[in-house]
Amino acid sequence: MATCIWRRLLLQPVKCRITCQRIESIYNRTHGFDENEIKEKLQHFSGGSIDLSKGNDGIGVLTLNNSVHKNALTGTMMIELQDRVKELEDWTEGRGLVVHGARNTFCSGSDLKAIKAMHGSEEGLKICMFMQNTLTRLKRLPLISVALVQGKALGGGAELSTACDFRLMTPGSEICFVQKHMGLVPGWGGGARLVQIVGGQQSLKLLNGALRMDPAKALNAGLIDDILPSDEGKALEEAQRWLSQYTGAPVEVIQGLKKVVTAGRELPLEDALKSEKEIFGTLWGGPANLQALARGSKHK
Ligand SMILES: CCCC(=O)SCCNC(=O)CCNC(=O)[C@H](O)C(C)(C)COP(=O)(O)OP(=O)(O)OC[C@H]1O[C@@H](n2cnc3c(N)ncnc32)[C@H](O)[C@@H]1OP(=O)(O)O
Repeated sequence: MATCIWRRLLLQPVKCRITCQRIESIYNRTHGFDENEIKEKLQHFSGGSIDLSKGNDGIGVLTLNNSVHKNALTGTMMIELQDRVKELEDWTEGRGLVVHGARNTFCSGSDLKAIKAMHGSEEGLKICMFMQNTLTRLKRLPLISVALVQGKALGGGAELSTACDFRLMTPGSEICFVQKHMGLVPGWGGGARLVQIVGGQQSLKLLNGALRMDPAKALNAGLIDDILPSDEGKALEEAQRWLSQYTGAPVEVIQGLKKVVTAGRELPLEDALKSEKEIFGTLWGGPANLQALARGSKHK
């Protein structure tokens, strides 16, 4: 009985988060995690930017911009990434998002300068918590996200790609979890997400072998969803076109569908079912539903 009450209490915030779109972080002060303290440290590792453009069509483009360092994530970029994700959480018109890197490459992971400077200190663990918070919120956004991998996605860059709903690669690109070569394991939640995407067996191969996944291998392993024809210039346009097959419906329907999937991904079955019912209730008899009924559409 007591276990049951605890279970309900523990699950309540997660369910509410998914249904009501109120996003909470995995780690907070109750876990001894002081976000402001780590942000202050991250400020010392500056450079690059994370840019967001939000289209009138409800499709956003998030660009990692640190091309001189192959779009490595500096401390200030980590902070900006969190700010942009918060902005996207508040974007009521958002249906889709393409995450990509500037200048034909995705992301070479964490800034090695920062890793070296914080080597051996507790700060590495705090960055891990900060990035898990941000990437979990990215994955839970009530819109359909796709990582466009051009060039390399290495280490933390490969982990970032798993925080999107879909992954696309262009010819000549590569995804590689190089963490083992750094004497590490994934720390930004990429290990757990990888298992959800490709399963345990494939994850062991990808992580323990630090396999270099070219587009064909990645598609075969189920790591990515498609290979785009262009490697430069046109790839972003192609990714947006690819995404449009999953974003073409009234915004409340697209967001509702994503929330149903997030609940299914994250909650035990009974709680996911209850969450689905609540989301269904927000659409039943709503404008999109009434218009569809008035059209009398057939699904031949
Ligand atoms: C939990 C987080 C785990 C992590 O993310 S650990 C980091 C994992 N990533 C890495 O180890 C990437 C190391 N870099 C590389 O392997 C290569 O630079 C890479 C990405 C294959 C590109 O090779 P090339 O095309 O030959 O270019 P390059 O080596 O001359 O690099 C151009 C400039 O970019 C720099 N760079 C690349 N990756 C970086 C990084 N992660 N942090 C900081 N700087 C980085 C590189 O040092 C070089 O700068 P510079 O021209 O020498 O000043």
